[in-house]
Amino acid sequence: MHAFNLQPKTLTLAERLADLAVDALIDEADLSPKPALVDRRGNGAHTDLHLGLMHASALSLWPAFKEMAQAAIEFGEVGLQLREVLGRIGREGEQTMLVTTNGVNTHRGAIWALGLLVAAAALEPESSGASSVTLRAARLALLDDRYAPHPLSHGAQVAQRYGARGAREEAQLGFPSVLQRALPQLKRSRAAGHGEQNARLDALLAIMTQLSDTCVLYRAGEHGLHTMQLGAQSVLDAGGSASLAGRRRLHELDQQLIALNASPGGAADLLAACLFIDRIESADGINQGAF
Ligand SMILES: CC(C)(COP(=O)(O)OP(=O)(O)OC[C@H]1O[C@@H](n2cnc3c(N)ncnc32)[C@H](O[C@H]2O[C@H](COP(=O)(O)OP(=O)(O)OP(=O)(O)O)[C@@H](O)[C@H]2O)[C@@H]1O)[C@@H](O)C(=O)NCCC(=O)NCCS
Ligand SMILES: Nc1ncnc2[nH]cnc12
Repeated sequence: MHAFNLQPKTLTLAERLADLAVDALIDEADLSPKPALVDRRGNGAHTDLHLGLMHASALSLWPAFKEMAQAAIEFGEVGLQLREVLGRIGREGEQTMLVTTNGVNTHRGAIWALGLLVAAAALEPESSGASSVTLRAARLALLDDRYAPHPLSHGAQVAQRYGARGAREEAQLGFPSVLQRALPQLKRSRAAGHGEQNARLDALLAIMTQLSDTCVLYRAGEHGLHTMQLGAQSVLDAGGSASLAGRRRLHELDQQLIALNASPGGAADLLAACLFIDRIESADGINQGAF
């Protein structure tokens, strides 16, 4: 009999998916230099956020992601009952996040996007391709949670003011920013030998070129949104974040967005969603426990 059991613990599917979701959030937070966002260099356009808080917030969400995956495994199919259980767990996760951060909204959009994707991946682990997982997540997002409160959130306010589509619609449409922009850009930049960090920055920029980011709209209006979209496109046109010209444009964009107080928090959440999907897609299948 040994005092310590040195055998590696076999994780359940729900635990592995929760690990991957938290890893994606931490990788997103650490990625630097991100325009106007919290990263290893500093707080971007934020006065109430810092990297340690982003990490603490990400870690606090592990039980919620595990519970969402577990619920999906137990229900076994997309349906209103599962949707409403996910809504309850998501709202409880938001409360845990707020307790951890002392009331600062670090990851509301990420709980939504990753929560749906974790559940979608858990529903059919043998079908973990990006388009299958995002389609199942979209089917969940399209169901109307009868218990969802309808607060006048920042997203709801800019929807009223600008007619903007936000986090809900992004999920209901099957995460087009991830499927059509971030993942292809991530793969292109990797294939061009740009290095993993630059490839991830390019994926974030690809999201920013077209996203109607309700954080940016709320903080900096349509001018802020256009500055974000055009600036991100100009970095990619200049050769992306691995090129010297692209880096210069990225630095300018960072300065411009900070001056406008425009933080692309929605784009950051979708980068985390992209990294999560990239991991489950590239593993040898979720069931094999290859990650
Ligand atoms: C359906 C919900 C997503 C609610 O959506 P709604 O638009 O009504 O709510 P918001 O509170 O505005 O949250 C949406 C968050 O989503 C991110 N986001 C923004 N634009 C997009 C987009 N186009 N596509 C995808 N995601 C997007 C964004 O999150 C990030 O920004 C947060 C900081 O934002 P904000 O609160 O505006 O904070 P600041 O400007 O910094 O505030 P001040 O300093 O000025 O005070 C940050 O947390 C990032 O995460 C938006 O904030 C959904 O949340 C919902 O219904 N949840 C209930 C639970 C549930 O049903 N879950 C289902 C299972 S998972
Ligand atoms: N890195 C980051 N900085 C600011 N807001 C965020 N929301 C999600 N990730 C973020």
